[in-house]
Amino acid sequence: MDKPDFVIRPEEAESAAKQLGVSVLELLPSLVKPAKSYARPPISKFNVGAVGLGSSGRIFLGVNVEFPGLPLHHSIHAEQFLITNLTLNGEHQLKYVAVSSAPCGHCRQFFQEIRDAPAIRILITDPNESPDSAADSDGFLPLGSILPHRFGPDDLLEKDIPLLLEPHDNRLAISDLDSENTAESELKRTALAAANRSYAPYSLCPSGVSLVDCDGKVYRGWYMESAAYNPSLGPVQAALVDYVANGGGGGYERIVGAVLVEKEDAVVRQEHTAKLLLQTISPKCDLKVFHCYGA
Ligand SMILES: O=c1ccn([C@H]2C[C@H](O)[C@@H](CO)O2)c(=O)[nH]1
Ligand SMILES: [Zn+2]
Repeated sequence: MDKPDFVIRPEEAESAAKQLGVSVLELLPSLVKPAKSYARPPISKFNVGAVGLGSSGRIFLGVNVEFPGLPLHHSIHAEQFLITNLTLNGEHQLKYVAVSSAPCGHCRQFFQEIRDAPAIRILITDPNESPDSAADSDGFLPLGSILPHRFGPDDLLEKDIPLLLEPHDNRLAISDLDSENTAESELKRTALAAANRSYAPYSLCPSGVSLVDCDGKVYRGWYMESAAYNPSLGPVQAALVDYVANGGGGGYERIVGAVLVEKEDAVVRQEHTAKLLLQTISPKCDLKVFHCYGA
C-alpha cells in the first residue's frame, strides 16, 4: 500500500482474502501492521493501528494521531479514528475489530455509543498479550468481556434515540444560506451538513466542521459524544480524521481554511477549543464560526 486506503470495499476485501487463502475475518489482523504505518504519533512514537469490519462488508482503518504543542487530551486514539471513519462513511454497524494493542479504558468506553457494543468482537494482535479464556477459536473476544458492568447510553437515554452509527438528522439551519454563493458558502454548507449528522444526545449541542486544503479539497467531521463525557471527540478532530484518511498524507499546514457551525446558545461550545487546535497545527488557517438554529 503506497497511498493510504482507509476504507476497503467488500469486493476488494474478498479478493485480497482469496489471494492470501484466508477468510475476510482473518484478513483483519494482517492489515493491522500496514495500518500502524499511517499513524501520526510524534509525541509517543507509539503507533497504533485498528482495523474494523462493518456490517456492509467494508473494512475501515484507524490510527492514532497526536498534536505537539497541545495538552494530550487532544489526541485521537486509533479506535476513535476507526469509529469516526465508520460514521463519516455512513457505516451502520461495527462487527469485528483487530487492534495492535489492548484498547485503553477510554476507547472501551467510546465503543459503548455503538448499538449492542458488548457484542462487538475484538482481536488484540500484540504478541505479548496472553490468551484470554473469553476468546473464540478465531481469537476474537466480545467487547463485553473486557468492559463488564458498563456505563453507557442506556444509563442516560431513552431506548429509541439513534446511537452513534445510526442515521439521524439534527434539523439545523442557518438563515439565508440557500441564497449565498461565495467560496465560503460551500464550506459553510458542508459544516452545516456535518453538524446535522453530529451525535450529541447528551448535551444536545451538535456541531460540525469543514476544512479546505491549499488545493481546494474539502474535508468534514462532526462532534460525537460519549455518555461518560470525557471520551467525546470534537468536530475538528473528526474533520482531521477525514484529512488524514483522504488528504494524501500531507502535513496540517496544508489546511488553509475552516468553518465551524454550532448553536449560538450552546451549553457545550467548540469555538475556543477548535481555534486553539487549528491555530496550533496550521497557524495560517483561517477559522470562521457560524451559528445555526433548530429547524
Ligand atoms: O487504546 C489506545 C491506547 C493508546 N492509544 C494511543 C494514544 C497515544 O497516541 C498513544 C500512547 O498512549 O497510543 C490508542 O490509539 N489507543
Ligand atoms: Zn484508547
